[in-house]
Amino acid sequence: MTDDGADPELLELLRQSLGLGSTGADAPPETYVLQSAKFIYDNSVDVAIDMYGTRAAAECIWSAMSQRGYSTKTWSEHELHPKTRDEAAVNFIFTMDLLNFSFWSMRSPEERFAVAYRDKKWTGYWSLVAALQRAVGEEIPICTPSFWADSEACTDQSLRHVFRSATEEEMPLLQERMECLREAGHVLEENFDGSIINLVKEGRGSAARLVNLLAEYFPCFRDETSFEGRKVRFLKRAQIFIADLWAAFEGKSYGSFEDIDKITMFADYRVPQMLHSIGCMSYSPPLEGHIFRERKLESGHSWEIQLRGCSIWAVELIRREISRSHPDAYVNAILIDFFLYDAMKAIEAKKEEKIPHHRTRSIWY
Ligand SMILES: Nc1nc2c(c(CN[C@H]3C=C[C@H](O)[C@@H]3O)cn2[C@@H]2O[C@H](COP(=O)(O)O)[C@@H](O)[C@H]2O)c(=O)[nH]1
Repeated sequence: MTDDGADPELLELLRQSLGLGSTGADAPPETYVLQSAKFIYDNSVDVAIDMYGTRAAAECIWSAMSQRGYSTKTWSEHELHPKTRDEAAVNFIFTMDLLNFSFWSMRSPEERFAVAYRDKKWTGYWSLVAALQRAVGEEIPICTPSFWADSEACTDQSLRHVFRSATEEEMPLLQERMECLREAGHVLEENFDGSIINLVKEGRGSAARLVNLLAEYFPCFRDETSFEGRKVRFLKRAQIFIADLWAAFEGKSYGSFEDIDKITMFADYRVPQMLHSIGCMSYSPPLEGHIFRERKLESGHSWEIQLRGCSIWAVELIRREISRSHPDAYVNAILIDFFLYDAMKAIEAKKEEKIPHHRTRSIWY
């Protein structure tokens, strides 16, 4: 969708028929995620963005980010994130974002799925990172595509060991995670000589091109659906993969992307919760009731699509507001998103959540 909502395929056809030529193989392409978000926002009736709340939040966020010195460096400061800037880090980040979805649990904090690593029990997103770090420490080739594609070596049993829990609850969607690994292993073997580095290089320094490559070649990254009769794209894990590379490598080497600012907020279940808590988004009474009662929300439901699309658009409005009120500021949707996610996790740790996050079970986020 372009800003006016035109369909990209139609636009390309028009360009060619008018002899305007296509956008050209070398021009950085569009992912159409932001256009999708605008279309969803324009057609949402159960989720609204509060302009005053967004303006106020922008000022608070910018002020807090400035005081904290929030930057790409913050990414590597996390205890479990890779500290090296080499191919092993690229492989780790790809594996992590291949599986970076759906950690929430209906169990109590004590009973929910957790990974024991470095004398701590890790939950949520960090349970995944801890499981991968633990496997690397046990010299299991968990970040190696040829292992994923080797049905003899990469058995269900071996993967259950990697993702073993410190509680009675097993990792959510464990079977789907195994399928994602095996699918990715075969796709990489068949199209990129089994190399994640080759895949990244195919992006030729464009974030959008690499996002589109992931969506094109890997069904498990193809996070898109239809809303009000139109195709809409979120591409959350494809985008966060690029963002994690950019942050981990501080914009250099494998993290260097000329169009990194085309990456949007990552439509997950944490940041919408934060956007509502800080007054940027509000919900219709039926949707708000559904969320407060912690009812499941089916993947692809209109409410779910509105939550995801409006979250992306709300972060875009926050970004624009910061740029307007602080012209010298360098900020993009990635840093705002990372900041909001970390802030939400801090609130959760203090058990001060104002509203639950929505409960959708899917491999998309
Ligand atoms: N939008 C957005 N979604 C994010 C993250 C991250 C972690 N990113 C790290 C990298 C840099 C940052 O500083 C973070 O430290 C995970 N998620 C998503 O949240 C959900 C997990 O939630 P919970 O179960 O509570 O841990 C799940 O859908 C997961 O995919 C983020 O940053 N942004």
